[in-house]
Amino acid sequence: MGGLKYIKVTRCPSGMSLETRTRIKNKRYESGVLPYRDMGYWEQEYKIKHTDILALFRMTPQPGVDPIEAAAAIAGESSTATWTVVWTDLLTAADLYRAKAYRVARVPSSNEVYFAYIAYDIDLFEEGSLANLTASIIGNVFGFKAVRALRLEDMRFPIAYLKTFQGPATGLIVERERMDKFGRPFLGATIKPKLGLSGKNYGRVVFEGLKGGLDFLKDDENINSQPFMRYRERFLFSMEGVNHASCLTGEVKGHYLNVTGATMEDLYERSDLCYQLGSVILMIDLVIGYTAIQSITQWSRKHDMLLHLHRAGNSAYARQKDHGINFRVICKWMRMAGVDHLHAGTVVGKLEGDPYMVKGFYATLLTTKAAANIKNGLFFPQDWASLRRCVPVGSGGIHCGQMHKLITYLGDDVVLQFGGGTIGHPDGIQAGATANRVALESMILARNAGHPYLSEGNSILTDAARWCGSLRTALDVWHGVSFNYTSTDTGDVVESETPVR
Ligand SMILES: O=C(O)[C@H](O)COP(=O)(O)O
Ligand SMILES: [Mg+2]
Repeated sequence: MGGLKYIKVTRCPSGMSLETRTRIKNKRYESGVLPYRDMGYWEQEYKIKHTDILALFRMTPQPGVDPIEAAAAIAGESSTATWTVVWTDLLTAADLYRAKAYRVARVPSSNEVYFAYIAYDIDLFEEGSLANLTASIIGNVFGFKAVRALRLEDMRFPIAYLKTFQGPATGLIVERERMDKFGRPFLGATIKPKLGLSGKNYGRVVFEGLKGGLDFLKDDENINSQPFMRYRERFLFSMEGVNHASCLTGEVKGHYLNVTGATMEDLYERSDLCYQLGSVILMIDLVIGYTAIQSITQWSRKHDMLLHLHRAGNSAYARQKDHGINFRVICKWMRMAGVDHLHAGTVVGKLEGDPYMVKGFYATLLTTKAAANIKNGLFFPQDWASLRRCVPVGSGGIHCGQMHKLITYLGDDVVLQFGGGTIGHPDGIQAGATANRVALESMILARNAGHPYLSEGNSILTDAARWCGSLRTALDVWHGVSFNYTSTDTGDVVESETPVR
């Protein structure tokens, strides 16, 4: 990617003169319809306050709609405005509460898509509530007729606001201490088939995977309490597998028990059983919604349990470039909500994941202070205000033959999860788990000894396989498997600055 330049967004050169501003101020409270920009939702000279919440939208105005008016409309509809001037504005601190679009820039290589930067006063939002934040930021505004498509690309949260969220209760460092795993990625596997196993057979998969060398086994995102295996059976047999494998290996092990259910009462009942059975970790799916997630993060903190979040559902709105919510924003919200694990991409596996974008997601979950980095999609710097680090999870179509690439792209602070890549091993589940553990430890050993492990990855694995039949078989079966497709969600590359006008 060397030599390519990334967008440096500039302030729009047009804006309100003092004279226009005074005229608007006088006109502002006349009854009737005014363009949003004239209602005060566009303020080119706006001085960002360190307590402001900032949002960056990628917007496609309808043909003929002025991009600045569209940006002002987004600011208006996501804060205080409606389509006409209302006299009750006079009864509020409207100047303060109006969100301000302060910058609009054309997206590189497009004549119709723009970035709109908007600042929101902190008092527009209830403390510690994602439901309240999101009802504004991704609310009605996404259905606004004047805008053909809209995507929330990034947000910056001030320390004052972040301090009203709990963040991960356990976080990376304490998870390593509790699990007693250091200096390497955690290793896990998703049980397959996703649906249909009995409790007893399910528990056997948990046992074999953990006994073979994994740290975690995991429920899949769509297993809850179906007729073929109610949740109690799954939890009981899974925990039997965990305890048995821990005794035999002398290692701390876990299985993410998915407590997702139809109601909060179900979630609490299932979480209570996890706790009573002595599980170190439980799991929820993103589809349960922000309020339910925040409730379970509080429950997990109270019960000293790790909380794993599967991002099931995110690609329905996060993947397409022009409309929806960028996954980096979901990463921010979930770190604030306080989950300890979040699926964040593998680069090489079967699911969407441009390397630069995935790097940005991992940085969002793991840094204490992130600098802006357009290449990785981080439009704003973000100080995380001591919120603990959320462990990214790399899962979806990965196998041990990719170990050198996984470590290169994802680093050490990650859970690497191989579902098919454990349970599909021709010699069985234990053999699949052992192959992954040996591949991982050989690669870390080679890296720590100073070998260029990315370029020598295949030979490092082949050497290790001389002493490990399980790894040899796994490499023979999967070495040719790769998922090389063009990414949908990529960064914005430009040759030069592109101000609006
Ligand atoms: O939930 C997941 O991450 C996937 O189901 C993982 O399964 P795979 O490793 O077999 O792709
Ligand atoms: Mg899955």
